Amino acid sequence: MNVSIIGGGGLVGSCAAFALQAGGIVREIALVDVNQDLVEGQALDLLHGSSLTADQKIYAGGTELVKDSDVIVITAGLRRKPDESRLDLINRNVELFKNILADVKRVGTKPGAIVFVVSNPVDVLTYLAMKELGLPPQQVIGLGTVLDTTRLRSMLAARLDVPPTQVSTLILGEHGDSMVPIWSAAQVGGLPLDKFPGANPALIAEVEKKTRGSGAEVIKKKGGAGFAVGVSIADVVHCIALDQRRILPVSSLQDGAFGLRDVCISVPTVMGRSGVVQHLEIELWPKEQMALTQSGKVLRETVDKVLG
Ligand SMILES: NC(=O)C1=CN([C@@H]2O[C@H](COP(=O)(O)OP(=O)(O)OC[C@H]3O[C@@H](n4cnc5c(N)ncnc54)[C@H](O)[C@@H]3O)[C@@H](O)[C@H]2O)C=CC1
Ligand SMILES: CC(=O)C(=O)O
Repeated sequence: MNVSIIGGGGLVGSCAAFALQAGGIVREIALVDVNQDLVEGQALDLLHGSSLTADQKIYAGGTELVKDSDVIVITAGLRRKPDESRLDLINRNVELFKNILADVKRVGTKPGAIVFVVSNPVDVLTYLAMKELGLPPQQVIGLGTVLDTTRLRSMLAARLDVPPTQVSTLILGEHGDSMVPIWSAAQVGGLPLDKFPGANPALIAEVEKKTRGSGAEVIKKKGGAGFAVGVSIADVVHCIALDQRRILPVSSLQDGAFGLRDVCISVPTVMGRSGVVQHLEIELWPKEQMALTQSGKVLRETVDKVLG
């Protein structure tokens, strides 16, 4: 499995590369960035530790590297400011992103390669990538609400004082202001969250609020998210590499699940070596379904406004 990261010199790209190196599953990690010195420095820094990790090849170079990749991760782009929504970024990131897609198209991709968008606003840019690259929709995904979901699980675990891997909660919808926590399906160690000792509506509301604001909080305090998004990206890449068929809330083109159509948004998605294997639909609480419908509408309207 050969993975390239466009934007690999930046915070998100380099943290993803480090998580992939530590994971030891992928064989080659190629970093691509317009900032040559920075990306060469990141690749060197990773390479220097490689005798202590796994037998991987790690290197930097230009966009031509993506033609040999099984997964092309795109993290290139501008960061939002703390007071800016992810959708506000669209005006600043669309042109830059279109140029990257044109470069990828010019170089060409391997048959079956997966394009994995992380740059924000991720759902809109995933849709743009799917349209511009002309790849089958199952091969184009976005990180979607994978990061929001791990933030929610991790912070809930800390508040309940339980191991984070025992918390099973999910966020669907937009990676943005209209994200939808699915409390109807929340469990801790297989037990319903609402019956779990210590869990109560006030605590749940507090963790939800913190999760919604956590991207902005991290940007304010350290400039941008790195570690959590890095491990989130690696988790999705590993699921693809090992054809694990795990259910992940990645963003992808919808064709009817939860009533969502012609929009890239997060729903429970079975992911494997070929990309999206299946979207799974479950019955939600009516208020969750309404919020998910609204989230799809927000994204559809943005796509119409920006892409025409
Ligand atoms: N989907 C998600 O959950 C998350 C998405 N993000 C998004 O990821 C993106 C990157 O964030 P950071 O890494 O913090 O920013 P950064 O500024 O640290 O890195 C961006 C990198 O992209 C490079 N770049 C710019 N134009 C390029 C081009 N045409 N080709 C190749 N490389 C290019 C820059 O040189 C820079 O190294 C932002 O859009 C941010 O909003 C960040 C965190 C979470
Ligand atoms: C930047 C961003 O999207 C986040 O940290 O959630």
